[in-house]
Formats: sequence, C-alpha cells, structure tokens
Amino acid sequence: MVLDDLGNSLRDSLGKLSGQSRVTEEDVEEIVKEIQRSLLQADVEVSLVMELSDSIKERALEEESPAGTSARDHVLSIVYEEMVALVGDSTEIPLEEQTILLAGLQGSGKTTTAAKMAWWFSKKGLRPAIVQTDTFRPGAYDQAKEMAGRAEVDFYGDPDEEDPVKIARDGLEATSDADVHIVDTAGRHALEDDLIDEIEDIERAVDPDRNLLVLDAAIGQGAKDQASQFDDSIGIEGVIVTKLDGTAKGGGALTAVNETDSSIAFLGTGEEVKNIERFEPSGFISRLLGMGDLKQLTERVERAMEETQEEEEDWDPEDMLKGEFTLKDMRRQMQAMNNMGPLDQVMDMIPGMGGGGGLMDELPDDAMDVTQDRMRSFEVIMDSMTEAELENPRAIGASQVERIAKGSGKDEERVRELLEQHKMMSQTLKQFQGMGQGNMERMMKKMQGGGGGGGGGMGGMGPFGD
Ligand SMILES: Nc1nc2c(ncn2[C@@H]2O[C@H](COP(=O)(O)OP(=O)(O)OP(=O)(O)O)[C@@H](O)[C@H]2O)c(=O)[nH]1
Repeated sequence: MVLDDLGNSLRDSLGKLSGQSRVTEEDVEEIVKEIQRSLLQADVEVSLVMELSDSIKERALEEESPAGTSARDHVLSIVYEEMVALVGDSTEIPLEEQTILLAGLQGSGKTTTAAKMAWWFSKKGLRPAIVQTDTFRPGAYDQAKEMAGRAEVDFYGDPDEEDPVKIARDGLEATSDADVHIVDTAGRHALEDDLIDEIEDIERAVDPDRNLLVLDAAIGQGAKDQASQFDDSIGIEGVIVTKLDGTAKGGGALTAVNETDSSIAFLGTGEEVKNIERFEPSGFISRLLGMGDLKQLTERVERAMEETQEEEEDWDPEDMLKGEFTLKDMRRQMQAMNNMGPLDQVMDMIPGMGGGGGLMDELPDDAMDVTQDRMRSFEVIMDSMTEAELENPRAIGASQVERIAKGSGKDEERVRELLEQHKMMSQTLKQFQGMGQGNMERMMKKMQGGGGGGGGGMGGMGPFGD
C-alpha cells in the first residue's frame, strides 16, 4: 500500500512530541487526523479508518507512557500496533503438498501471480505446477506457459479444450508429480453469474486447500463487493495484493481482508516472477510509515512498561525516607522524573526551582537537556552494576569503577560523576528528612505519578543539577 506521505506527516506530528513525556488531546487529534487523511486517500474504507483512529486515540490518552520511554515513542508504538492489528497476520501458507485456487477480476494479475507463487514455492524446495484453466481470454494459455517457463516450473494447459473444469481435472492428473498445484482461473467479475458458476465447478473439481483472491492494489472501494461475492461463492482464505510497485493505493486490500475475514498472503511488486514477497505485517507497516524497525521499538516500550509495573509493585517511597538512599532509589527517582516529563517542566513544579524567580531562571536554556543526557548515561551505567553495588554504592572502589565503565561503554569519569551525584542527593535527602514526613511524601508521590503543585519550602534542591 502506498500511503503517500503518511510517514512524513506522521514524523512531523510525532516530532512535536519530542521532549514531552505526556501527550495532550490536541496532540493525539493531530496525529489521528494525519493517519485518517492518508488512509482515506489510500482508499481504506471509512469504517475501518474510524475504528483504527478510535483505538489509537483511546490508547494514546489512557495508557501511561512507561518510564524511560518518550511520549513520541509510546504513541508511535501504539500507532504501529493498531495498524498491524488492522492488516492482521499473514495467511498461513504451509510448506507442504497442497492445491491453491486463484480467483480474481480480469487483469488483476492472476496469471502472473500463479507463476510468481510457483517460483516462490520452488525456492522453498517444493515442486510446484501451474494449471491454467483460463479458456476465456485469448492469449492466457501462451502467457501462462511462457511465465511458467521463466519460473522453471511444471505447467499444464490445453488451448484446444473449452471446458475449464475438464482442464483442471486433467491438469492435476498430468502434474501429479508436483507437490503444490496452483490453479489459475479466468478473470471474472464477481457479479457475472455464469462465470461464478464456472469457478464454483472448478473449485468442486480440484478441491483446493485454499482459495486466494488476487486483487490489484488500485481497486479501492470496488474491493468490498468483489471480495464478498467471491467469498460467498467459493470462500476466500487469503488475499494477494498485486502491483504494489506502481502508484497504487492498496486500501482496497484491507477492505477485502476485512470483508472476507481473511488475511493477506502475498504482495506482488513487479512483472517478473521474482517480484513476489510473503506478506509480513510488521515489516509492511514499518515500511508504510517510512520508519525503521518499529517492531523493535514496540518491544522496547513493552519491556519498559513491565519493568515500571514491577518496580511500582515493590517500591514504597516511604522506604526511601527511612533507610539508606541507594542507587536503586536514585534510579527510581530518575525514572519517576522521566515519567513526569522533561526536567524543566518537572522543576517548574517544585517550589523554588521553577520559573518566576526560581533557581531554573538562572540556568542556561539548554542546561536541562544536558542533564537529561546525563540521566540517560547514568541509567546505562547503573545497568552495568551488580545488585550489591546498587544497594551499597559506597563500597564501589577504583577497580569496580573500571569494570563498570568498560561494561557500560562510558568513561570512568562518568561513573565517578554518578557516584558523586548519588552522594550529593543522599546528603540533600538527609536535610529534607528534617522537614516533615508529610511534605516529603507529597513530593515523592508527585515525582512518581505526576500531578500539580504542592510541597513546601524546598528551595535550593538540586538533585540533578549540573
Ligand atoms: N507492475 C506490475 N504489474 C503486474 C503485477 N502483477 C501483474 N502485473 C501486470 O498486470 C497485467 C495483468 O496481469 P495478468 O497476470 O495477465 O492478469 P490476469 O488476472 O491473469 O488477467 P486475466 O487473465 O484477464 O484475468 C500484466 O501486464 C502483468 O504484467 C505487479 O505486481 N506489478
């Protein structure tokens, strides 16, 4: 499917989320609008578009973006997941003996696809044969034979026989040495009764394991009726979308899949026998959105989500106030900060730190970016520490610093900086312990889950300051 500039426009809207840890309703509206516009332009049916945009909207606003994940990545992974769900898994095509019947409109690319699929099966080590039953289009026999030759696979057709059902039967017999039989049929309009009767007869005669509908990517809205008529008459297990190399739109394929409750099996991307690929939803959507490997991104977001949940389950901020302030506490606090949003906004929420005469006003504009970078590298460093080191950073000596630096790929200087920062934070915290449990708890809760003002008298706190 060619969604024109979806990738670009989506990148623009998502770019605006950079540095934000939360998305607003307007952000989501804008992103969803871009997606709707592109999908509608690509001829995806309105009801499917609405369904998709509703679920993206709902998830983007309701789901918390996990610690360590930017709002941009979180929203992008939701868009990706929902789009993958929309296109569905690919049709199962087992690598074993089978008969496949191809159906579709005139000129949709059945004959070409039969040869491409045969080539594909032969590359998988099977022995395919094409049975050409098109007695309708002059030249279909020659074209099929020629393409079978190019794919170097067995072929059966009979230009002198007028009965396609007989050709189908004879063809299966004549090519009985083959493992995979691909039966090509004459192109027909699903609304033409006699041709529909004919394909039903062929279907009965060959008893295929699966019927695949070949669709030109340009078909658009017409896909709905065609797909449902073919489905009613022979049952459609999968769709093959052809001519995706052109400027075709491809949305009709999604409509067909939805209409027949099936899935996409193959994509045709050119006129040569090799121009076929198995449909693979995650790669397809990543390509569609014009962005790298989104599957990897989603997995990362999911992992972060799990980790945050686990940590929230066994972390009580009060523990931090009672005992020692460990590196684990520091990491949680950093993640909590991440959960809340960019540091400057977080600082704004802390009285004495934020704008309007607070300490923040004295910092250069980019100071917070630097700090966020440092936070990230601190996290990487902490990942290279042992449990014992995280629990008791005071015991970390020079040799451990060297090991941790090597393990994390960071300078020893950075590791020492982290330890220094931890020391500073734990001293600051000790000072706070005198200020009253209630205020402290309120601040911690805020750090964890976000929220409005509150707290009291914490001027001068600089746990992450440079
Ligand atoms: N660019 C491009 N052209 C394709 C693709 N698949 C098929 N074609 C071309 O589309 C035209 C029709 O393809 P056919 O395979 O003859 O279609 P058919 O469905 O067998 O046609 P009927 O026998 O009339 O039903 C041919 O010129 C093919 O070369 C594709 O993936 N990309």
